[in-house]
Amino acid sequence: MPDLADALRTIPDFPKPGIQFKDLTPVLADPALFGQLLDALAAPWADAGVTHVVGIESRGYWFGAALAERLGAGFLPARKPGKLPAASVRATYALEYGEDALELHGQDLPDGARALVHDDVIATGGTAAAACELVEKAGGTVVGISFAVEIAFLDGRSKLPAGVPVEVAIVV
Ligand SMILES: O=P(O)(O)OC[C@H]1O[C@H](OP(=O)(O)OP(=O)(O)O)[C@H](O)[C@@H]1O
Ligand SMILES: Nc1ncnc2[nH]cnc12
Repeated sequence: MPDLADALRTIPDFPKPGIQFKDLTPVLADPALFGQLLDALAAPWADAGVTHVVGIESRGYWFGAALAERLGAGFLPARKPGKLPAASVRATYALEYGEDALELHGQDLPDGARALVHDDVIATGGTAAAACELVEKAGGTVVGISFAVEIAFLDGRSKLPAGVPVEVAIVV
């Protein structure tokens, strides 16, 4: 079976000097690897009662919407500022290489929603922490956080809400 970790491509000095960029596009491009990664992402949450997956713009959409479908859950996009058309909740955060904000259509997260936050990569953890804040602001509960790749030395987990389960398919 092709190996997921081997398919991950590392691009040095992208998008800035000193960043080792973890590129998942080879996984997306290969149907067997794509399915293998979705299996790995979905398995830990099969019995978690997830009602909605919140995927983070933009690479969190690559696997997030498909993951939602596999879990029988809805999908909500957390978008960069000014992209969502309806009333939104907002959270700001710092990146490994910059600063940004995320917004969410809070009205689409019903009372009692059990949200799984998903992104492709956790680096410093600020992006995913902001997405968790969005879910809480919208009145939902974060029941888990899911990543395709964790860059372990950056210790992004320390920024995530305490006590919320985190599952990762590939740790580098
Ligand atoms: O853990 P952090 O240090 O917060 O970084 C992780 C985030 O950085 C990347 O997104 P980016 O902002 O580059 O946007 P993109 O998905 O549109 O490429 C990645 O897709 C995560 O969302
Ligand atoms: N090193 C990295 N590779 C891919 N995505 C990232 N997002 C933040 N840091 C990253």
